[in-house]
Amino acid sequence: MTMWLLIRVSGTYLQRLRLTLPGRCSLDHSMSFSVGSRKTTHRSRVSCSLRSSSKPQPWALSYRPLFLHTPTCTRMPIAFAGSSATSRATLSTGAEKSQSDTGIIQPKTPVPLNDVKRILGLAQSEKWRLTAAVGFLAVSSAVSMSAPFFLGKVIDTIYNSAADTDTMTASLTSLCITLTGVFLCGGAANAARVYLMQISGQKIVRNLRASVFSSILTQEVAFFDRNRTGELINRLSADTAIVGRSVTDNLSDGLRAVAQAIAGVSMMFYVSPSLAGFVLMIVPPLAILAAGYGRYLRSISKCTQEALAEATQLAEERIGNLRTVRAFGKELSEVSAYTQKTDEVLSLAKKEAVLRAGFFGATGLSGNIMILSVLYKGGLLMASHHMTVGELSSFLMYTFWVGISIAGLSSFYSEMMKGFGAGTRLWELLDRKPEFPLNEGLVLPTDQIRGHIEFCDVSFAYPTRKEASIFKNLSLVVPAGTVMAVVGSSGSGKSTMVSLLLRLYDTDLGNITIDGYDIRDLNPYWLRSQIGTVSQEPVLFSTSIRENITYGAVNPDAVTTEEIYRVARVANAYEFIQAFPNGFNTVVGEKGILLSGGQKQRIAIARALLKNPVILLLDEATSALDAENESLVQEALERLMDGRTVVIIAHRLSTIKNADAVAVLDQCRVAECGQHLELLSNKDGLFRKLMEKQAFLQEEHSRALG
Ligand SMILES: Nc1ncnc2c1ncn2[C@@H]1O[C@H](COP(=O)(O)OP(=O)(O)OP(=O)(O)O)[C@@H](O)[C@H]1O
Repeated sequence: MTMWLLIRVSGTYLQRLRLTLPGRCSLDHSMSFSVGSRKTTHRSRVSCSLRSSSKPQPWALSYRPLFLHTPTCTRMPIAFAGSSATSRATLSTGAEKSQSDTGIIQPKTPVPLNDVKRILGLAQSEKWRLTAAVGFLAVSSAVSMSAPFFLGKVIDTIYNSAADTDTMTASLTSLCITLTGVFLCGGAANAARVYLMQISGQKIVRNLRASVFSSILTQEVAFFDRNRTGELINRLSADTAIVGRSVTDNLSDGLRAVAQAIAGVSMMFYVSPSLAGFVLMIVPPLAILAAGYGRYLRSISKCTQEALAEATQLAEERIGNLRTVRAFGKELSEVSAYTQKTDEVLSLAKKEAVLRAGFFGATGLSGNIMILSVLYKGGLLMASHHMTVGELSSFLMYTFWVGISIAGLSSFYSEMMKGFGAGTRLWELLDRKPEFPLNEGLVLPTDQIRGHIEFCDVSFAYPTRKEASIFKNLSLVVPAGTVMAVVGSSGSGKSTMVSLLLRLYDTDLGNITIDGYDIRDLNPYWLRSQIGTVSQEPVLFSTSIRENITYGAVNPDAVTTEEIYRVARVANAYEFIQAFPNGFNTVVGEKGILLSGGQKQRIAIARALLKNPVILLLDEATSALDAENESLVQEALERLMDGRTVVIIAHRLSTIKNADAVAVLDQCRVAECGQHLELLSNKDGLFRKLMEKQAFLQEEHSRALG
């Protein structure tokens, strides 16, 4: 018996472990679990013993993290193997399963030093602009920090020469003119810094997005079976923006805060060492508070991003399939499902709000206490003539500056922690190597390719469902230039054969060859360029018809208009395309929504014609069409099939009469293979049974229609 378990959440501090059992399943004895120490909990083992009297079903096991540390939100199917009614298993969570085992992106515990290096490494491409920005930052900070000193001088000038109006006016005027000039320089330097930082930030985000997008697109297809699209898109859009902001704005604000805090403290010691020593006693507790706050914020941020990704995934899927949602009248329930997901984000935001409120309340209070202390102690120093009124004013201003800088530092710290959280999610994606590279391997001279296909003893199970074999020792030969129809009941693996031939997945055992070459030795790009596909639901992109047709060409820009018209005519598409007001420039809408099924297919056929492949895979190409469309598409297909090796996957057995051979899939292998009539003549044969079943169903259908 094989059972499956879905692990929902694993976390560092386990608070609760809940197992939801399907009907008629019981727990053998109470479940035990052990959790390692703080550092090693990602290796923690959860053991349980289960008894099932029913068929295997997905069991949900959920952990609740005690607090917010490294909560990972992944689903991981775990197989229970056993032959009796009771199965025992030890489950490992988190990082113990390597990426190659599961393919699921497992969030790692961030290693701050590495993350710091990687995040800073992103700034490498913009080093000159950023260096200039740091230069301007130094100028503007120097101006800001000198201001209290000179303002103190102004106050002393006013105070000391109060009796002599002329002297005071002259001194005041010259001081104010000088200060205005200095402030102007500071303002200009600050503007330059902001501009340069913005430009660099956008460029870094652009580069990062390109790398992440490229990493996503080059992953093997099985990766997308395991990872959710919405989650990947969230990484591509939101996480890259957060990381980009960390390297530029946050870093520059942080540098400024550090520079100003150091300069401010130095100036405080310069103005009055005793007062400075007294005031700065408050800094260490503040720093400890800031460190703790930043740590918690990082955890919350990572959780928020994950919760947001789930909500995005749901929204994207439902909006993309709005017609289905509408047809079932599920708008309200979908809104409530989405709200539930965003509630998770909200509850995390509440935790963040509590943290922020506590932290900013504490820092505000500390700041005010600092000011009060300065006034109190400074007043005493003034009374004993150890300080002038200007010095006390300067000192107060520096105290403000230092307070603001420390507050800036803590928000810098929290933003950087957010950046590390987002960065960790990006590195996982960027570091992931696809199972096989897209552009390595043999490239054969095109004129030598004949298109002889062989499946030799192929065994295969989808990586996400390793327990369910799709093929076991399947063998099939499709001689070059012939048409092979593949039939079989639903779920027998017809489409899977196409996926294997395109090398979207690798076989577990056995091999597939084209002209004697194992497809694993061939360059995947090249291999796919030799294979054309037309499916029941051809995918068109939201661009013009012209671009959708030229998508099939290696170099779309080199395709001439005459060539496009030619393939459109052969595909019976020219007339209807020209009937649109914008002709070939008509934009077809998302997934080609503005076109009918038959029109989409004829465009897909034109695209395949332009590709001029040696091998053609037709997956249920005409099954969804009405009679008129079908004859147009069929005619176009026949022209496309001419002179190529063709594999047709067909449900309607009447459409494959002209195939050179028919292969019938059953129970993970080719049960029958031969010519149409030959297979029909075998009374006990599977093909004959399928034909009879289909004929019977058709008769029933016609009778029902009257
Ligand atoms: N990406 C996938 N991951 C896991 N299992 C899959 C995946 N795609 C298909 N399967 C499973 O593989 C089996 C064969 O599917 P396949 O689509 O090849 O069948 P088919 O013969 O083309 O079916 P139909 O005629 O209904 O289109 C099915 O049981 C299906 O559930």
